[in-house]
Amino acid sequence: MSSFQQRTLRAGDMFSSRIDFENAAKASFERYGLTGTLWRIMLVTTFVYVLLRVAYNLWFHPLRKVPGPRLARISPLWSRIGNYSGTKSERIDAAHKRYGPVVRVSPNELSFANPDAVHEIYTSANFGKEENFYSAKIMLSEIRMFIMMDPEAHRQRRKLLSRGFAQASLLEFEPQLTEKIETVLNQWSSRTKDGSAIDIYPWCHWLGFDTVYHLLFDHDPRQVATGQAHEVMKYIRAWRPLFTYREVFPSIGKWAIWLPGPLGNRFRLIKEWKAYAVGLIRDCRARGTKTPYLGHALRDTDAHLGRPLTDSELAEESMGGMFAGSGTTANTFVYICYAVARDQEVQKKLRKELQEAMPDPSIIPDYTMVSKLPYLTAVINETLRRYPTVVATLPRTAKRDVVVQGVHVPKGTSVGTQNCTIHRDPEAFPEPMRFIPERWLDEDPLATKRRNNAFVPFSVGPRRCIGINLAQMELWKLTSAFFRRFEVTLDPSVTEEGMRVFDTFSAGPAGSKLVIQLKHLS
Ligand code: HEM
Repeated sequence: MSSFQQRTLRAGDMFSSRIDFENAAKASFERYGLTGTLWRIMLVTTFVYVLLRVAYNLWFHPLRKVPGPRLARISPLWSRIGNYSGTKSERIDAAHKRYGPVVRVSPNELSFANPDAVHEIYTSANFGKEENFYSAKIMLSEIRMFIMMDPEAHRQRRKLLSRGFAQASLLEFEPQLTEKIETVLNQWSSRTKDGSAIDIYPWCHWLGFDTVYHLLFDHDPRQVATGQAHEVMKYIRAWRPLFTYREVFPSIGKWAIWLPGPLGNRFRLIKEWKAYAVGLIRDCRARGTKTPYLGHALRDTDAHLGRPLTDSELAEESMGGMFAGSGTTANTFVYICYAVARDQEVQKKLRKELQEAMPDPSIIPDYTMVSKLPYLTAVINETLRRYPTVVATLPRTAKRDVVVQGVHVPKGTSVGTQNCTIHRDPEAFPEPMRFIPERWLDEDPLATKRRNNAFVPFSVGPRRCIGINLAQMELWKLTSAFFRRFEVTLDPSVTEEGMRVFDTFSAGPAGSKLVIQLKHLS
């Protein structure tokens, strides 16, 4: 098929009726000097092609016997519809309830609901990251660790960068984190002294960003100290929706920068962000910055490339770190606060444990101490389960023919699981939609085994989260200090819709705010 026919076919997808399509096609053919019989032939060819495709997907495709919504079986449109309303994972979860544990969510994509499938897929060398989905998460031009397809290239890059997030490095960084938590709690305290409510959402994002930025670059952006957003925050906001567009139009990054208006602006902001990040890396080189992250990443060799990373490569790795390391932890804390504030019984139990462990309400505790508190841990785990900030499918492609959960998966098929469904497995988590921290205190061996198997907020296998130690240290320290210092109630303005998990790749509350009232405890 000629490129002209292909263009016409793509245009055809956008028309709701055949008449519109015919008229438009006729007009464009006339513009190109093609009239009469020729345009009719091309139109019929296109129509027949679409029909054949649909027939193939429905009756001849190797996945034809796997159940799923009819539209999903013939077109990727079904799965894409949820992208724009932040409801993709909920739609897939509803499809599992209707069609069973294995659902065809796109002509060539399967979603699995059984927790065992998580381990079968994500720890196996038979699967690699799905190219279209992960390439769309490029920053500007470099293939950074998160989007690497080649396992060996990824292994070596991860080896180079992971020391920055090792537990030993984080224990060294802990005093700086303590100071930031102290600062943010003092800010909230002074701003609510007269009884006013406070929206903690931006503060949580500032704290998350200040922390990861300080850890990586040995520089404190001081957002929580000043109450002012750092310039990078606007870049992060601009980047978030772009990967949804890139998934549909992979080449958009090449030309959208020239578009006028908001879409073009977003791409221009990413270019600015890159320039900022390159400047930051150059500055760190000049200063001889020796954080556990840059100490190695600036000088050591990436064994796969056989050379150290360039400023451009390291800049894009750092942009990824700024994004992945701030919003995820921030939104998790926002949901901890929401879930605990709306259940006063949970809050009382948590407070009792904290008061016994920390007699002084103004203390910011050591991570080692609070990480052992059972009810605190139950509350945080229950939040990561019920409100996972990576909630959607992490798609993988089968590198060869394999069997997953008894289903034959041909080479080239996309497969995945999503925490929105796995974390609601009713055998592991009875009454899954309820927030019940006590479930984590049940020590029955079978219950414990099932829970552990179905609890994967940071994923598993070689591509699991690299920042888990940092996220845990932040969450345990902040949650314990916060609920020891304050009694928390939700402001009447908080609604379920505002707190709905809005699912882009990393999820957060749909309303992007959480307004609460605070009372000082003694
Ligand atoms: C509550 C907080 C967090 C959650 C729930 C979370 C979750 C995840 C998940 C599920 C993945 C796997 C993604 C995939 O396979 O596509 C991932 C990967 C990753 N996370 Fe996190 N994350 C959190 C915090 C952090 C922090 C603080 C950092 C620090 C920079 C970070 C950096 C990364 C990176 C770089 C990857 C890619 C790892 C690789 O491809 O080898 N995350 N995270």
